[in-house]
Amino acid sequence: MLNEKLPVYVLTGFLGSGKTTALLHILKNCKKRGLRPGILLNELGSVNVETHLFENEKLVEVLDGCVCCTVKEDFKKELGYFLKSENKVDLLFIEGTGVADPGEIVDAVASPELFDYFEVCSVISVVDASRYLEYNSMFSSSKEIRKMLSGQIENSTLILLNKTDGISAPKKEKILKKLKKQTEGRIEMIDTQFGAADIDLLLKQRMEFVQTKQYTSEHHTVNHTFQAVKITDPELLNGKELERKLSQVSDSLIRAKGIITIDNERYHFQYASGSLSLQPYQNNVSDCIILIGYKLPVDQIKALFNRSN
Ligand SMILES: Nc1nc2c(ncn2[C@@H]2O[C@H](COP(=O)(O)OP(=O)(O)OP(=O)(O)O)[C@@H](O)[C@H]2O)c(=O)[nH]1
Repeated sequence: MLNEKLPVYVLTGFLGSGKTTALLHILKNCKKRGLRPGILLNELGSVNVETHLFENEKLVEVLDGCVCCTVKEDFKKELGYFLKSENKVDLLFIEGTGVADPGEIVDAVASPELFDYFEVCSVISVVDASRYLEYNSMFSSSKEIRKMLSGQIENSTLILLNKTDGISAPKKEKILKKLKKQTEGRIEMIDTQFGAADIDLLLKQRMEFVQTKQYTSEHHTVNHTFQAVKITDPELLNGKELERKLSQVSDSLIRAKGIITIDNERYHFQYASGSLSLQPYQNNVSDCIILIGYKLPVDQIKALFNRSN
């Protein structure tokens, strides 16, 4: 199943940082390699004024809200477009709005309904070098905007320090130092002008969706620091047991969700910011547990959630 998943790349970054410019560069280079790209564009407004830039592309637009929050369900539905045989693409690029939290986009792609069909390979964060320091001081008093800006950087797997054409070398060094500190040196950074980075670096797989099934003897070698791990047909657990098990991997766990059955009743569970909530569930997705995190201990997770008999 893993090989059949559609590779997904998420482009994130603040308003005007150069996401569309970087995407156009990527599309041009994908085509040179004979790859068929798909594009999902998200816009806050009800009209996208940039659609013309993507003429003749397999394009889906999600308008009037952010896929990371208000139009998350529309987004999941629209992704279905790329699963139809007539719309087949080799890889998919999702450009979030300038205020989107990419962690939430990854989270939506890693939902129980979509996990088997899509795999986020990388979250590319485009940072506007010409405005980075100014934005940090301009928004220093707004906790909400600061959180959004840091989420766009810290929830990425590759940073493009873009618009470096307009800044001095010492300013660029200062920004790189700050970004390195902010990301604890764990995210690769490339400095770019008009998003023109090496295509191999842009398409490198930096995140992995791992699937683990009970009774499997297959061993996954996990090379990627960010992963989503899906446990199909997990051990039967009640809410308290689930919470206890999740807390055992809380150091590396950012998010968990899934479908579980307790006393013959089915529930959709959500685990975020360390707390668990359960909602009755009536659709037909099979029981599963999905964990998203940083350097997840996959073997420990398998031992915790797979059925032992
Ligand atoms: N000088 C300079 N301008 C750039 C660079 N990259 C992009 N731009 C320009 O910056 C403007 C905004 O670029 P976009 O690619 O539309 O930015 P975006 O992040 O998609 O914008 P939103 O979707 O509105 O958030 C455009 O006029 C680009 O031509 C760069 O490296 N240097």
